[in-house]
Amino acid sequence: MKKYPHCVVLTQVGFLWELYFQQATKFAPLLDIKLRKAKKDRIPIIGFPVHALDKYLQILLDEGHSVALCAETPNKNAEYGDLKYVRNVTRIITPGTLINESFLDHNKNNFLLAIALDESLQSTGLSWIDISTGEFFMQKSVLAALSSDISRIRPSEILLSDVYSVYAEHKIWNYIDREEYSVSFEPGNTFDAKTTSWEADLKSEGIEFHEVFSPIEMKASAGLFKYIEKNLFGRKIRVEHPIRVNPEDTMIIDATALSSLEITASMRDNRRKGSLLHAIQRTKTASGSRILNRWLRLPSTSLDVITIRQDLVEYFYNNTHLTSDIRVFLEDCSDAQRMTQRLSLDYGGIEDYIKLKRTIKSTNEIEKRIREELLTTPNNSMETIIDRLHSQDDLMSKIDGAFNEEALIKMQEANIELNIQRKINKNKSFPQASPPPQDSFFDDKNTDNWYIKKNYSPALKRLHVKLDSLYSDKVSLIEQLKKELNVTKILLSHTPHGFVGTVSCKEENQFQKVSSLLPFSLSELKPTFVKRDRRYAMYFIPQWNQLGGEIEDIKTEIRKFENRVFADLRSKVIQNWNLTVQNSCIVDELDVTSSLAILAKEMNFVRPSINNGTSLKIIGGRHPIVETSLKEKNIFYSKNDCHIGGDDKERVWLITGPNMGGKSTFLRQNAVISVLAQIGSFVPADYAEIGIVDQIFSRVGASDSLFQNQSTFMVEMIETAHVIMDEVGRGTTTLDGIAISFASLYHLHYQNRCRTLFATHFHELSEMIRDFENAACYCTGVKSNEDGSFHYMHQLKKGVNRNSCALKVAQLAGMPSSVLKVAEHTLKYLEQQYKPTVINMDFLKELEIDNKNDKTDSDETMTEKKKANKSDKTDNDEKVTKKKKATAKSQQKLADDDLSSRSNIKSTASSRKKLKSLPSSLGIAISATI
Ligand SMILES: Nc1ncnc2c1ncn2[C@@H]1O[C@H](COP(=O)(O)OP(=O)(O)OP(=O)(O)O)[C@@H](O)[C@H]1O
Repeated sequence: MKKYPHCVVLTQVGFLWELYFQQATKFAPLLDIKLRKAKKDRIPIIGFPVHALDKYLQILLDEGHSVALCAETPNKNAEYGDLKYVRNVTRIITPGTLINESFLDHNKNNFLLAIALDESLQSTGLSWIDISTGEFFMQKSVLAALSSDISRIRPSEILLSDVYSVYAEHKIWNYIDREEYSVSFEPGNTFDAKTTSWEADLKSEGIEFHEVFSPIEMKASAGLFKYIEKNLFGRKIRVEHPIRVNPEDTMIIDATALSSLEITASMRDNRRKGSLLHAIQRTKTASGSRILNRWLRLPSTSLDVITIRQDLVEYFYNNTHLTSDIRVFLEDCSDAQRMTQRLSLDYGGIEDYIKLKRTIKSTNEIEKRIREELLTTPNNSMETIIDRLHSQDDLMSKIDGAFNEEALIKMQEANIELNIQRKINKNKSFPQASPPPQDSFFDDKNTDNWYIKKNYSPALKRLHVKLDSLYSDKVSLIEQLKKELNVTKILLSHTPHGFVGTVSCKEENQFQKVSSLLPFSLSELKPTFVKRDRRYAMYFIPQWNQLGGEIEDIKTEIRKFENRVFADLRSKVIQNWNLTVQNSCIVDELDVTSSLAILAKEMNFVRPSINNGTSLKIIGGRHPIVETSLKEKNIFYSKNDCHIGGDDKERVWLITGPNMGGKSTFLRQNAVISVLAQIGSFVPADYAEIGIVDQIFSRVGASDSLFQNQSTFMVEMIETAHVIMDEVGRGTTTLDGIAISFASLYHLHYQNRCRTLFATHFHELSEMIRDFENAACYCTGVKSNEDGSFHYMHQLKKGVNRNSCALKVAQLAGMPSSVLKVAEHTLKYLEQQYKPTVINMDFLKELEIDNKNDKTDSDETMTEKKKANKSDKTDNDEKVTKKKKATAKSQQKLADDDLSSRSNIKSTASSRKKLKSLPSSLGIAISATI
């Protein structure tokens, strides 16, 4: 505990894990374990069974603790009088260093992220890894983008140099939410290591680097690997070739947009249900789900990548028989990457080997079936991906030749039995005495569970023949003893007391007779009758002592043999690591694309046309989450068109309409359609043409949840009606709100020049932006029914809607009628007072905003970025550095431009293309205000 002061130390003592001293006292309530005191010295102790380790680990990790495991191992060099076991800390477990723990979520990556900071350039180096799979990434970014970078990676643990741990005022803490993320520290100098272990390992395997990583990225990776090495106590993890995440190649969705678009978690409760991921996921494999999750966080901006994925989706979409066959094969594919990592770290078992074998077999079936289809329906993209599969038949037949699958089934059945037994025992209020030995327990052939096939080799076969013959001798001995002792049943077994015979006696005199016939009885278990069902006694029997010893010797031989086969297969799996990872990535891609084809069929999606232009044309668009939730209630979804960007087209849409009118849904649906299109999916629309979007910034009401069918305002009104009067009409006063909204629109239009959808209740803005070229106003509305009720018109039409219908929504939400009456009255009065102002934009001249200058400035950044873009990735260091500087500069500028700190309406976007009327502007900005 002194050596690992930052850890909770768990010590293994036989079948228990224990905590001592102040840690026992401190954690007893959290772990809900009764504190006891050691008999001799009254030391506080708590403990739990070894099999319950994962349950308690999860509790400790969730509370942000690191755990040091002090495991018990046999003392191999023990001589007479020495301790039989030794205990050493063998691993430190933290949230980011999980390997085989049962609570590891299979649908998500478990990333450990190290961050290095260059104070002078304000740049960051990010290096992150999922130890359970070996996937490894690097990125260079800027400090201002750190919180967005972190939320896209969504690490389970963040690692920093310990210089920041004592420096609470450091600006890095503005970007890291310590409430949300578990943060650990490594000594600062480990980040400065000249060489990193991953580099050396990959080079030693002859893996070449195609990327040149910047010093700041290398620093982060040095800290990362030192930390892993330290926590795993030298165990070697397998690492993939690091992938550089280049902001240029992926759509940037900032932290708030990620959350407000509910990409992977709903805003209401931060859970998967209600998110886009939940609505579209049809994957069959755990690794496929992880890939889909990653694609959604980092949609591609490469036309080639998107087109290939779309081709695959379309192929599966058109060839339905093929798709259903592939989905059946996918069911037999297991998480090969996590399995191989477990096996290479020696945490795996027979189950992993057998699943790996089945995965290879299914991969072969998938390849065969697709090749068959390609003969009649050729397709380049599908052929290219299938050609990338490598044969692993050699590994498959090695595993097949060695492992006995029946042993696995037997093991699984025994585990189920054990768990049932544990549950029964847990529910018993008093601990029960162990029952008398059962027949089946001593049925040796059934009890033995050999993992390696008996005919694996002649040597192993000989050992098993010998064992079988000894078992026959045992049967004869039992028969002989039964006759001699005149009993119907005698069990010969190997217990902690040694080799013993157990006799069940029905009568006292029979027991006396047996006792006199046998040489001597066990001192501890003196043969006595235990009333009712406990009528048995144990004895030493010399013949059995001899035979039992011989049986144990042969069993030990077989076990040693099996261990050698395991070690041999393990090294084979390690040698095959790269092929397994490559094949598994291809299978994952087939899983995701076939699942997207199924989705497209189910939800009537179409293939969007993607290009490098700046137009976003969506005809008959829908929001997949809202549509699904409405369908469950048999409510019809009103489709909407959106056409912004491109030459001579409207670029800013100002959308007004009543509360609950569908403004936010419309904004989000267009962003979601762009995201879906750029992961390669079909989209919920009748037709879609999408100029690649490089960034999405979105601000939609805070506690809104689309799935719950409640609009921003509705949520606020419900809070008002039932709970608190907090933040209603949040943000600011009307005039402040209008000023900030206008400034934002002005900035978006003249500076960012990105495609913008802007929803607002400040209809005054429609007059104020009249002079903006390429800006247009659209609105949703309500229609009153004859009986005084009303219904929403969710379909957008051109124009401005000045009626927010807020009072109707408040009524629906259950606001007391007395309050509503006063509100209605007040509203009428205010409307009479209100005089629309004609705003002359000349007042802005006083500010001397020079759009031309801004334009040149922004163009300059972009020109630099474009220049940097040209630099070949493998080119010399100078070019790479320039590119990075340009990226950093443009990102910094974006961050500076972000109006987020000043209002609830903000938006910005970067640029990519050289169009005259829309200089390099690309991206969707979505804003909403109330
Ligand atoms: N196109 C549509 N078709 C059918 N129903 C829709 C459509 N758009 C939105 N809705 C329904 O209306 C509800 C409210 O939509 P939304 O939150 O987008 O309104 P809003 O105009 O942004 O409201 P507020 O101004 O109060 O924030 C949604 O939860 C959904 O049930």
